[in-house]
Amino acid sequence: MLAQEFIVSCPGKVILHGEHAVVHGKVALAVSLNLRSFLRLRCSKHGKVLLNLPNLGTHLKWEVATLQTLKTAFPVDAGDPKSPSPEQIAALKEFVGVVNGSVDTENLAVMAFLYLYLSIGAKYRVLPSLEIVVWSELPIGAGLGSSAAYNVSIVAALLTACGAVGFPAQADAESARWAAEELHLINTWAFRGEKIIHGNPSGVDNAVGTWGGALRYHAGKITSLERVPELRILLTNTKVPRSTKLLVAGVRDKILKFPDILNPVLTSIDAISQECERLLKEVNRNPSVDCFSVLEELFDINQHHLNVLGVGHPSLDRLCQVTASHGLHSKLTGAGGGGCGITLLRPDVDPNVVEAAKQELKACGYECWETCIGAPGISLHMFSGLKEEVQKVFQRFEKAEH
Ligand SMILES: Nc1ncnc2c1ncn2[C@@H]1O[C@H](COP(=O)(O)OP(=O)(O)OP(=O)(O)O)[C@@H](O)[C@H]1O
Ligand SMILES: C[C@@](O)(CCO)CC(=O)[O-]
Ligand SMILES: [Mg+2]
Repeated sequence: MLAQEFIVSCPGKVILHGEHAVVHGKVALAVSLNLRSFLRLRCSKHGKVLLNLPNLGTHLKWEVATLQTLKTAFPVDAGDPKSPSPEQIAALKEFVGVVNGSVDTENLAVMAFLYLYLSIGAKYRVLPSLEIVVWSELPIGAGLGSSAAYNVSIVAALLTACGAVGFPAQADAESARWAAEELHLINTWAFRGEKIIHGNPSGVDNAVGTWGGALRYHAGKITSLERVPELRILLTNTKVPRSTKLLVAGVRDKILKFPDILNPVLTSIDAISQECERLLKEVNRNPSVDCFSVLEELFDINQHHLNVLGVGHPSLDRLCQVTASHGLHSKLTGAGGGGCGITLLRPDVDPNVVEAAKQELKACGYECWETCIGAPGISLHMFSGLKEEVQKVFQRFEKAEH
């Protein structure tokens, strides 16, 4: 029997090397973050679907019967489409009221949810009546994989509610994970949701959200990096908003315009990822090897390359300059154009240096925090298994809802 209520959580990610190049078939190295998105699903009998997205201030309610009017675009015998079709996107845009032009943050989130609800519903022949709340600790649209955490959470919850994946047996523990083949199914559907939000995603973000840990991602092939040596990272959010979809499209246009100039840059980024992977393996084998000077240089070179691809931003230049003035090395992470940057911290870095850099970054109006990497991927929790601060957040929504 399915639980009537459960919570899933999914980590955000940091790309060490390979963002953008990975969309064009190059290697990326990415790690999960200790910041997560949480989704609470409640099954109900009221014949409605409620979608509550407190990070966006969005509260929506539909009759299941109203959603069924979209069934021409989501026929039950459609097989297993790999991508949202142009007809489905057009039907969803019309349904949420997008006329022409670009789709805003809220409509992207709603379209991704409806796409997944209707496609998974068509595939498993059930459109359940339910209430969903998605709340994230991650900054939204800042390069830390919030869209992937959103899509992976929705998919895991819907597939569990439909019975397409099992209810993890050890669900009474603090958290539980699905079996490998179920995670594969979750990842496959989440990638389709990412296509609604990103246009042309590589799949690296949803892979990290699903599997967690540290991954090498290359043309859809996911390999675990096993242990990553003590990597300390300072994350800085410039708070400059940007859209991954537009940045990815901009890079594609630039490559089409200047193939001979930009393809070698992608090849060089690929070599950086591979060199970084080699160094991380070497440190794993022999922790006394000092690879940090080279890792720092790789950060610097890649940041220059990303600027050449056109995904830099003055706020990121400032971040790099400030940290460099303290002897630290940074690069953007994710799609760039603002959003977040990462700064590599050597294991022996003087804490006063880190503190001074943080203060100066904060004085620029940025937010920064030290992170732990390698958190577990998509997990299922019962309410009592959630950390207290997250329980409180859900309790607050509950009060606001009534
Ligand atoms: N908690 C959430 N609630 C509602 N919508 C969300 C949430 N998290 C992400 N989204 C959706 O994802 C979009 C942001 O995705 P986008 O890919 O642009 O940024 P990102 O995933 O944070 O960064 P990157 O892809 O560079 O890692 C938002 O516009 C919104 O539609
Ligand atoms: C910019 C990009 O490479 C990473 C976004 O986190 C896009 C993608 O891989 O889908
Ligand atoms: Mg994203």
